[in-house]
Amino acid sequence: MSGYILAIDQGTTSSRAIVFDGDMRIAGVGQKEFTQFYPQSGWVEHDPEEIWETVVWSVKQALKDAGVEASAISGIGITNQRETVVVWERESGKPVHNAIVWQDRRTSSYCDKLKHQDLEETFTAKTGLLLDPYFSGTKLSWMLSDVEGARARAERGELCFGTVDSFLIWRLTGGKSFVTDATNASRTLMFNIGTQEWDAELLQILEIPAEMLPEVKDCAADFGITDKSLFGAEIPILGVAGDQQAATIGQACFEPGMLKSTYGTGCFALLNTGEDMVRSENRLLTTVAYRMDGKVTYALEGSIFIAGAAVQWLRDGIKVIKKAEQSGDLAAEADPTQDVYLVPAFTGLGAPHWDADARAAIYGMTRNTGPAEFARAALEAVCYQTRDLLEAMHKDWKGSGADTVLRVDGGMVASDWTMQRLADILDAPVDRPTILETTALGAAWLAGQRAGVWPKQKDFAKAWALDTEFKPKMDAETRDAKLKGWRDAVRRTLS
Ligand SMILES: Nc1ncnc2c1ncn2[C@@H]1O[C@H](COP(=O)(O)OP(=O)(O)O)[C@@H](O)[C@H]1O
Ligand SMILES: O=P(O)(O)OC[C@H](O)CO
Repeated sequence: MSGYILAIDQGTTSSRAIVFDGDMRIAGVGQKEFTQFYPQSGWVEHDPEEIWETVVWSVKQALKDAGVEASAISGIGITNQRETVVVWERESGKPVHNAIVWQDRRTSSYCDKLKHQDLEETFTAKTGLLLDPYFSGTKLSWMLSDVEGARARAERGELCFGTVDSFLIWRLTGGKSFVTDATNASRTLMFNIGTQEWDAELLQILEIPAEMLPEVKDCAADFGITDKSLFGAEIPILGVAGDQQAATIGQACFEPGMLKSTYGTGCFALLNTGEDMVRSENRLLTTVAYRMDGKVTYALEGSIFIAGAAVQWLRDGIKVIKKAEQSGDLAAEADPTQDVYLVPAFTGLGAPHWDADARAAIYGMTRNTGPAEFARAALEAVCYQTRDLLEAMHKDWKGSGADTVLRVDGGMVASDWTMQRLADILDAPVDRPTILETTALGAAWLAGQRAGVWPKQKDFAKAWALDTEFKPKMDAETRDAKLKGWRDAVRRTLS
C-alpha cells in the first residue's frame, strides 16, 4: 500500500485538501475560499452546497498537484470548523437551510433564557461547555423552530443534523454513513463528555429529536468509503477531528501539560489534561482532545473569536494594509510612546469573559495615532488574549508540565513580529514548527496510522520539528505596564 494520505481541512473561510506522501511531507495542495453570508448583524452563514463544491474541487486539485491518482490514496482524514450546524434531508441529502456558523450570535437571548432557568450548570457538568451561542445546540434548536415544518420532519426521522464533518462524510459516501467523531460531538452542547453519549436530558431541554443525530466514533475509525464516482476510486475515510483538536494532534501534544495555540480566524489554545476531565474555575472549556481505541484524552480550551480576523479588519475594514503579510512590518513602525489598545470584541468576547454583547473598542488614541498604531494594537490584542487564556489555564491545571513552551500554528504565525511579541507578552518561549499545516497533518496522521502506512503515536511525536523558537526579550517593567493598560481596556469594554 502507498503511504499517500489525503487530508480535507474544511475551515471557516476556505476549504483545503492536502496530499501527504509516505514521509508525511506535503505532495499537493488544493484550496478554495467560499462566501460568507451576514444576513443580519451578528449572524454568519455558509452555503453547505458551496462548502461541498469547494471541498470536491480542492480534493481534485490536490490530487492533480501531487500527480497522484485517487487509487494511490490509502486513507482520508477530515478536519473541520467546529460547532457549525448543517441540517439536511435524509432522502435527498439537500440542506434545509444555510449552515449556521460558529461565530453566529443569533441565539444569544435563547442562551440567556436558559441561564435564567438556572440550566447553565446542568449543561456545563455534562458537556464541559457554557451556555454561549458559540456552540451547536442552541443553533440547531433555532433551525428546528424557525425553518417551517423542520421540527416535525426531524421527529419523523426525515432530517439529519451534523457538524461539517458529518455532512461531508454523508456526501462523500453517497449517503451511506451518518457519523461524527467524539471531538466534534463534544462541541455541540448535546454530548455528555463523561459517558461519551448524546444526553437525553439536554436534548429534551433543547427540544432536539435524538433521531436526527449521527453515530459518534473514535477519531481513528472506519467512517465509510468514498463513492467511486467522485474521485475515480473508492477511498476509506479513516480519521476525523475538529480542527483545533486536529491541530493538537498535529502538534503532537500527546502528553498531559502540553499546550498548543492556533491562530487562524480565531485563536484556540488547548492544554492536554490526559484522562482528567479538569473543571475550570476560570471560564475555560473542558473538551475532548481526542478519543483513540475508546480511550478519551481531555483538554482545557480557551477560545478567542478574533485573531487573524483582526488582520482582515485592518485589510478589508479600515484598509490600512493590502495584504495580511504587511501587518507585522506596519506594526513595527508604530510609535513606542503611544499606548493604543484594541479590544477586538467584534462578535463579543470569548474565554475567559464570555460576553456575547461586548463590542470592539479602541483606547488611547492621540492626534498622532495612525495606521501603524492600529496594526500594532490589532496584533498585540491577540498576544494579550493568549496571555489571559494561559493565566487561566495555569490556575486550573494542577498537573506538572503546564510551564512548557507554547507550540503555535495557523495562518497568523507566519508573522515573525507577532510571534516575537507573543513571547514577550507571555514571558515564555513560543515554538513554531516546520510544518505550519498542523491541522491537516493531525487529520492525516489519524488516517495514516489507522491505514498502517504512517508511524504510531510515539514515532509521530518524534518527527515534530522546530522551525523557530521565539524567546522573550521585553523587560518586565514594559510588559507589566502594557498588561495593565490591556486589562483596563478590557474592563471598560465588557458589557
Ligand atoms: N503574515 C501574516 N500576518 C498576520 N496575519 C496573517 C498573516 N497571514 C495570514 N494571516 C491571517 O491568518 C488568517 C488565516 O489563517 P488560517 O489558518 O488559514 O485561518 P482559517 O483556518 O480560520 O480560515 C487570516 O485571518 C489572515 O488575516
Ligand atoms: O476555521 P478556524 O480555523 O478558524 O477554526 C474554527 C474553530 O473550529 C471554531 O471553533
